[in-house]
Amino acid sequence: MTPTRDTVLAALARIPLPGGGDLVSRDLIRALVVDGGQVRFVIEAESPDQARALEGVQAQAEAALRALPGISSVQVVMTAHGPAAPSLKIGQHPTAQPAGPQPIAGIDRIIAVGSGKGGVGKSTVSSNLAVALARQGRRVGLLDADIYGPSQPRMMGVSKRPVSPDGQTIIPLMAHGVAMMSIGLMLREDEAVIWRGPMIMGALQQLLTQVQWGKLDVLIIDLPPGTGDIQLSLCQRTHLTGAIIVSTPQDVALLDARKALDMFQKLKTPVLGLIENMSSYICPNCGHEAHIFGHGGVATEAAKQGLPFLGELPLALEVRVAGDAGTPVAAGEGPLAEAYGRLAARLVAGGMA
Ligand SMILES: Nc1ncnc2c1ncn2[C@@H]1O[C@H](COP(=O)(O)OP(=O)(O)OP(=O)(O)O)[C@@H](O)[C@H]1O
Repeated sequence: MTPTRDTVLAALARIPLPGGGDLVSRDLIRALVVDGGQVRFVIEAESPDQARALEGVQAQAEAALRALPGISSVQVVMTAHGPAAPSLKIGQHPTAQPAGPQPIAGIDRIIAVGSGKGGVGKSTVSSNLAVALARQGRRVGLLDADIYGPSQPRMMGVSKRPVSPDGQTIIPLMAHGVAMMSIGLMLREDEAVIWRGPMIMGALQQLLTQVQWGKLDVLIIDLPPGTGDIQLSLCQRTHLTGAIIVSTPQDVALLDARKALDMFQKLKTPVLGLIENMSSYICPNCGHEAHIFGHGGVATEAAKQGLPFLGELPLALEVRVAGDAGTPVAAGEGPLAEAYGRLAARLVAGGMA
């Protein structure tokens, strides 16, 4: 029998704490991941003293979980608030790495989602695609690499600073079945804007290699718009399965999308295909379909470039509202969730995710 989050939490709730309550009722469990038979989580004590007092509880928790049917490994890490808590500073110059794009241990595929210009819905597509893939049973990670305008914490509904159990690695947050990490969660608001190339490359390297992603079928990377340091550094140093380019149908967006295409081609990163976002608009009142930014431009461009056209996603108020509320529309039901479901199924069928 495969354990679930609920069976794990129920087992943890049976262990009494010194001073009353249990790990669950006193809200000390963080970053719980139940992945097949593997369980890992962090006990976040309120102080170093409490952490010491809870050492026995940590051992009991491990033993209780190992005794559950279907559990093959249990990893529990204790952290404490206060001066003794380790923290990981993001933002450093890159460390030496073998030449050429490197794979990341445990991650089978890495897909970068890019766009030529901002505001075409690249972050929206990344979060919804990640959620749709997770709903199809894939083990999915989402890395928000948009250093200057990280939007995944809002779109995925997470804002907590991720825990570093040892000062060396970070545990990603879980949202809607997706392991997610954003540079925005690790930085003060004013921090990144003054960084130059090497610091940005170092931060990206840390997010790729110091986050405990675990085993993933696919990691989706939400890139910043355009063709800058992050794109360059990612394509040169990380072995990517490929890139997906999001564009709206109008000519000006396509013009920029062509620049992104050109960059990926020059960097020898395979382009897996193009997606048309904000393709058509169905009036919620009368059902009339309008093409506010035109329609079909991206499919035509894909054909011209000899690249796959992966699909079109409508312009819909619910998409924006859901993104602002922290629950991507792909997590729900209805035609919009189905459109993302089809896109995810297509990537899975093609071996891309
Ligand atoms: N299909 C859609 N229907 C309605 N609103 C959408 C759609 N796609 C994106 N949006 C909205 O458009 C705005 C911009 O989207 P998003 O942040 O995903 O774009 P982006 O390309 O990642 O931009 P940037 O790179 O500048 O962050 C957001 O408010 C988002 O909710």
